[in-house]
Amino acid sequence: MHDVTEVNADPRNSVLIKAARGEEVPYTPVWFMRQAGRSLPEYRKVREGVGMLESCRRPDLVTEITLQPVRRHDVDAAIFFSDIVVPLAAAGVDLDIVAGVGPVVAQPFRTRADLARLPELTPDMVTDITESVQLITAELGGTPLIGFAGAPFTLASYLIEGGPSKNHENTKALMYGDPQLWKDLCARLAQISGAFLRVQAAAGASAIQLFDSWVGNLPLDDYRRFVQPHSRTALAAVDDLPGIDVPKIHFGVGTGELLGAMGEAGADVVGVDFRVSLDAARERTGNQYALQGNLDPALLFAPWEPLAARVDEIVAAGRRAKGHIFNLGHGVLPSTDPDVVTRVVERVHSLSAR
Ligand SMILES: Cc1c2[nH]c(c1CCC(=O)O)Cc1[nH]c(c(CCC(=O)O)c1C)Cc1[nH]c(c(CCC(=O)O)c1C)Cc1[nH]c(c(C)c1CCC(=O)O)C2
Repeated sequence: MHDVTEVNADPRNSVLIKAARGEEVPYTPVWFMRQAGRSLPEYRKVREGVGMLESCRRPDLVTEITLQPVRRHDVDAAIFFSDIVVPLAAAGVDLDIVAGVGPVVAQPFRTRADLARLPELTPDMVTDITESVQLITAELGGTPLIGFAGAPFTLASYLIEGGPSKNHENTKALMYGDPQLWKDLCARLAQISGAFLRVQAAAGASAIQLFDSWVGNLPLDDYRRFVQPHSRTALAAVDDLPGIDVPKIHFGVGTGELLGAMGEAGADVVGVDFRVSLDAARERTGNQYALQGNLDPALLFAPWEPLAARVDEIVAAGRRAKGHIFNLGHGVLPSTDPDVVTRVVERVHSLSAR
């Protein structure tokens, strides 16, 4: 269907980048959040004995792991192998990524004094990221690399809670209880997040995605007041790179009520989770953005017939949108059969985009 080995092809003219811009494409491009990682035996093999954070800072490993799902599944984009907390660690925050748990912060952030532990991120703190992106894009040829960062709210949640959280109670207590400290913390996080995106775009990433995974826990008014300005700053960080124009994807989980506001934060593509249909998402955002999504990752465990029917429905709904990038509604679950993922890619590619 498409040739990933085409060395001279320009990723800026790839099907995925065109779809992100709402341009005509021959078929619907597809990639998967968490396409790299534990669902792949080749990933588990190269990660043996190497900690998660360490693996994100070794350009040889980052390159290999980023390319693995592209080779195996023939997806239309690579996503940079890293984690949303990598720039925080690079800026000096004492944290770890614990297997089966997620990011854990040694000393949670709760007071104004804690801001001193969060310096701005400068490119010299992440020269390895520049190197990794350059190595990956040299290998990818015409296939685009998506760079990413965590959005200020989701990063703040990990810093304030000290780790993963169901209810985000400490985060909300700080947000509502000390709005000025919340604002100052998020302004710093927007700088860090934006700088991380900017480094990746400058080094050759063809698109970027801002993950605000947990912001669906806020009502719309509070999103607009406490979050949107900071996410806008992070997304805008890639706007003024000379000669570089990367489409911007903005995604969160359970964000059905926030989709319009997340688009307004400066996105070209709004990521939709599996709780809202693409038709509803298109209506809620006034068909102003390309959409990305939204197969339920759990459906990859269902028999092929209902799975294929749902894939077809999503591609059909995508045809009614300004543009569509097929993806899951959240990341690939670690116990997913990778052959099913490959089969979904083949199915999406077999259907025409219009
Ligand atoms: C919230 C969030 C995090 N990290 C990320 C998000 C936003 C996306 C989302 O909503 O899922 C983003 C992320 N993390 C990782 C990627 C890599 C690229 C890809 O999507 O293929 C991306 C895009 C690698 C990873 N990040 C992590 C792993 C698993 C670690 C391992 O393989 O040992 C991977 C491959 C660890 C991590 N890091 C985080 C979590 C929740 C976990 C999972 C904990 C676990 O279940 O073990 C924080």
